[in-house]
Amino acid sequence: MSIKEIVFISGKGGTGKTTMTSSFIPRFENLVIADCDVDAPDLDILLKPQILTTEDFIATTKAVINSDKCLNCGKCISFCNFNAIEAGDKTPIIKESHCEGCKTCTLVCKPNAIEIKPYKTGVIYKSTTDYGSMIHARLTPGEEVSGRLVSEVRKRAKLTAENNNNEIIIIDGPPGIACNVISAITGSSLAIIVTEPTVSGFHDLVRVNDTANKLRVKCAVIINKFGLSDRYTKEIEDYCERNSISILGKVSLNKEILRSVNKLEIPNINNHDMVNKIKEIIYN
Ligand SMILES: Nc1ncnc2c1ncn2[C@@H]1O[C@H](COP(=O)(O)OP(=O)(O)OP(=O)(O)O)[C@@H](O)[C@H]1O
Ligand code: SF4
Repeated sequence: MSIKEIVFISGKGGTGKTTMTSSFIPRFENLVIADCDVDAPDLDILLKPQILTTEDFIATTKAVINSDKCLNCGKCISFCNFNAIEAGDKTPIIKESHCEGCKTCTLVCKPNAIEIKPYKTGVIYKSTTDYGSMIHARLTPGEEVSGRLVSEVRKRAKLTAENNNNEIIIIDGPPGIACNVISAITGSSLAIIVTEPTVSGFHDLVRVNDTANKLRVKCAVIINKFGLSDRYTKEIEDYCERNSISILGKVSLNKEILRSVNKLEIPNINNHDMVNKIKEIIYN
């Protein structure tokens, strides 16, 4: 049987995507968990994983100046198209956030004082939890290549599932509709859009569903924080009906959920019907 990947996304941040993801994890068996919200991962706060391995994620290269060889002639400064090198007392200084690793500076440096070296942009963890193996990662603050890190997390989650004969991968996706979301949902069995009945919740539901449609990924919706607005609940319901999107269920805005999350515990949401609907979708 092929491995099914279920990814939770939201478009808008703060709709309760991670809270919902966590509440479904204990309802499935034989699973691997992947946290693809690598810019701001917080599923680990609720799952309390025990880290087994930590690995640097190298996605780019940067210039490094060898001070023993550098003559401080300044040629590299004027040739850098990205303004990534500025004058310094003993050698020029590479501004890592600007350097694209293009190698131009290495070509103009007579004493070969510049080397292009691999640069760490994040960390990937393999962990164990009460519910199964977990692959998670953390992007170095300020780095912009989270799509590749997301792909790496998914690749490793799939490999883990294949090695352990796991049937399901539950993915906490990133918010937004940028490349990291595309990396998180491409080729998945089902994208569950966790929305909320607000103007921005509805707006982003449409945007993220459009993105998933372009990638031919099937979507279903959970209306979280139900009770916030009748008007936007109706807008979401009408939109889902028009676009043949299954609404798995509604979860009310309630203090019990907030209390559990504040105690760093997975909230106990009555989502058994939703689980049955998910299984129906992914296995048919
Ligand atoms: N149904 C609910 N009732 C009350 N509070 C809720 C509910 N769902 C989520 N919350 C609270 O809303 C906040 C945001 O939830 P959560 O972190 O799951 O959102 P998110 O969509 O994953 O955010 P991000 O975009 O940052 O990843 C949390 O404090 C959570 O406890
Ligand atoms: S071109 Fe080479 S020698 Fe000249 S300043 Fe740059 S690194 Fe130093």
